[in-house]
Amino acid sequence: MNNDIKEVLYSEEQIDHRLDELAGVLTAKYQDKNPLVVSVLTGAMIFTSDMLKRLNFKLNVDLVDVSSYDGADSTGQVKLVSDLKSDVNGRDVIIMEDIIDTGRTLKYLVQLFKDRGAKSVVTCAMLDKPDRREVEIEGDYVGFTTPNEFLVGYGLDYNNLYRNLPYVGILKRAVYAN
Ligand SMILES: O=P(O)(O)OC[C@H]1O[C@H](OP(=O)(O)OP(=O)(O)O)[C@H](O)[C@@H]1O
Ligand code: HPA
Repeated sequence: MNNDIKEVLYSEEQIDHRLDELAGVLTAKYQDKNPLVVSVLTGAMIFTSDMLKRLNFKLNVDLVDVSSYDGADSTGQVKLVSDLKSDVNGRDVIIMEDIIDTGRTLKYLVQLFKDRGAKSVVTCAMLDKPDRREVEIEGDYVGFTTPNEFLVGYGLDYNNLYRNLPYVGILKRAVYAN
């Protein structure tokens, strides 16, 4: 385990198992549809690619890059860094997120895609940290409900580090508190 990690919260095996379950539910729901799967960069990259291999229905993929954190702190401002290539008008959209924390990122994206005329927008998040919620939004499909700790690994970062850890871990407070 990386020295900066206090505890492994979800192991590779636990994540694999939960992704099988989540993908099964989505596959049943979207069997006769052709949704656009939108991955929210950068954090959701690993979750999305691991889920995509398990989703057994016709789909398209696109990427959106939004950012709102400075280190471990939410700036409160969601910035659209890079937009989709696709038109979401009339489409069923599945947003893939790594984590719902304050909820601002997901709320912003759901509203953006609805404003652009999406037929439906659902959210699929690997992690949900409900104790930190600041705006009203719920994940439609959630992998794990987490404690109120700063998490890294499996795509999640602190200052763009630790994304490559194969598990989700709790970052030692000493690393980010000063
Ligand atoms: O619910 P919220 O408080 O909005 O937090 C969740 C968002 O924060 C992180 O992204 P970040 O802005 O750090 O960008 P990144 O994905 O590039 O790391 C994470 O990947 C989510 O997208
Ligand atoms: O716990 C977290 N870890 C990494 N990035 C995040 N963005 C929101 N919450 C988190």
